[in-house]
Amino acid sequence: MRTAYSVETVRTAERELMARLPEGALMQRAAAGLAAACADLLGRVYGSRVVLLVGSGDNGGDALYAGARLARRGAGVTAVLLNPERAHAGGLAALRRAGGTVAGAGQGEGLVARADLVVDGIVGIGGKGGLRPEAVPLAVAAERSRAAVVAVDLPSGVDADTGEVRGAAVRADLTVTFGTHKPGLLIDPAREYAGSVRLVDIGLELEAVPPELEALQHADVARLLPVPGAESDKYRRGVVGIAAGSARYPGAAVLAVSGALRGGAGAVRYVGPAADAVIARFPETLVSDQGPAKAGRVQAWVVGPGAGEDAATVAEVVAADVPVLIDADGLRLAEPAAVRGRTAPTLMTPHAGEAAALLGVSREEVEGGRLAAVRELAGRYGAVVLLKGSTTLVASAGGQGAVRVNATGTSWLATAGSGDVLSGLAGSLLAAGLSAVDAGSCAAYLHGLAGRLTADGAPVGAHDVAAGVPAAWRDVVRGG
Ligand SMILES: NC(=O)C1=CN([C@@H]2O[C@H](COP(=O)(O)OP(=O)(O)OC[C@H]3O[C@@H](n4cnc5c(N)ncnc54)[C@H](OP(=O)(O)O)[C@@H]3O)[C@@H](O)[C@H]2O)[C@@H](O)CC1
Ligand SMILES: Nc1ncnc2c1ncn2[C@@H]1O[C@H](COP(=O)(O)OP(=O)(O)O)[C@@H](O)[C@H]1O
Ligand SMILES: [K+]
Repeated sequence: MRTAYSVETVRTAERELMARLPEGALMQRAAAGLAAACADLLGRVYGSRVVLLVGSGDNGGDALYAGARLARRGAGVTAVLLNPERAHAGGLAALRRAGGTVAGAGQGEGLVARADLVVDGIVGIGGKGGLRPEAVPLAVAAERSRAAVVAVDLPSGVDADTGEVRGAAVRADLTVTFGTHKPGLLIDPAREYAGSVRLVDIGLELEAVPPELEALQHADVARLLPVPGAESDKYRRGVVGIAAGSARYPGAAVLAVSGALRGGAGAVRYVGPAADAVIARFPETLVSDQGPAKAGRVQAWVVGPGAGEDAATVAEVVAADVPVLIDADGLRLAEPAAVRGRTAPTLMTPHAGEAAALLGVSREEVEGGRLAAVRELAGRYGAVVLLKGSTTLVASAGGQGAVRVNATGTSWLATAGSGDVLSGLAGSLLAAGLSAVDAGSCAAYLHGLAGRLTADGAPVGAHDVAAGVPAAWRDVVRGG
């Protein structure tokens, strides 16, 4: 499991560790890891042109000490100081001793344009608000330059705790982060600014503290996925009910069933007006001409994909005493009080637009502040909420505790109907006995990986993603 901790938690752990170590030791650990990462990226350090963008805090100190290490290995290192009086004094002295030079912010853009490597030490976890105006031209120049850009701890200008980006921020190829991932490094839009992320262990002890974010890895998902035992039969494996589709959107039913058939349940039961289309594509589906309450026993329901205006079916499913996944039209049609009143687990799976409608805010607001939005929805509905999009987040019922973040996806998944596949897949895992948080986060993991493996750099349709789930599952259980 990969974890990310809030700035407040990092600061506390940092204070405890610093009290036990000689002064400056932590910064030296950070700078050593940063310099090693820069050297790896450069390939040849000797003779390379390195420009350090140095703000007024310890983030700039890290950059200066790392710059000194690179200068000792023969790089030509210039520090651009945004605030010369307040630049880290020890770091500046070390850089000068190693033969590095110093320039004012006015020369920064030209230097950046000619650099091989730019090290962004403008601001780290001490940052407040977006990048300040004096730093913006440097961020723009770094983006235009052919130089590789390495961010120190975080890309300057992004919010460490939320992943929000207000205005300009540095776009890095690599972020070297210290002690632990910060939430912003795993959540879009900030994640996109971070490039790839390298974690440097500086000895922070965080195991006893609850993280802000958790990201499942292959081994975690492999442990959670259901495997039929010798005595299993289709009913013991779990039956998932799909109440989806309408005369107008029969395809949503077919796609939700296609996901459900690959999710580990022993049988898929379908209720709704698209039975003919479902059977034509998937003859193994158990179809019923009754409503959900009379369709036969299931261990979990999925309701909503392509449901149109069928509020009665949504209400019937919401009233069921088994785990229920509510998606798409179902999110709009479900009575909030009925959802809050449920005692069996509920998993809601909105995309940003649907989440915005439920919260009464704009889509941009949800996309800009995903973590707050998913927690708020989970709190309001007392349900597990999976917020889809470029980074998928899963919050526990009530919105407290660690939020799961999924990073396996690819933007090729932004294709009509891929959300329907996800809802079937997650519903099937619910029916197989996973908790709503595990079902949602494992489904997002498999769905993202299936999208990545199937697309492999080319466009795919939602049905391709469903067909790719078994390969993703095998990849996960075989350890990648
Ligand atoms: N945690 C750890 O264990 C370790 C942490 N380490 C390192 O320390 C870093 C944290 O250092 P930090 O606390 O000095 O804060 P930092 O990020 O440099 O920023 C504060 C300065 O930036 C300024 N500033 C603020 N907002 C700004 C903006 N939007 N745009 C521009 N400037 C802005 C602000 O100015 P002021 O508000 O005072 O005018 C202040 O001077 C951390 O990220 C890591 O790199 C490692 O060395 C070792 C282990
Ligand atoms: N840019 C992206 N990067 C990664 N995954 C994405 C991206 N855009 C969408 N997805 C994923 O694709 C799926 C789209 O679901 P949804 O928006 O409900 O589409 P639809 O309603 O057409 O089925 C979700 O699983 C979502 O997380
Ligand atoms: K930085």
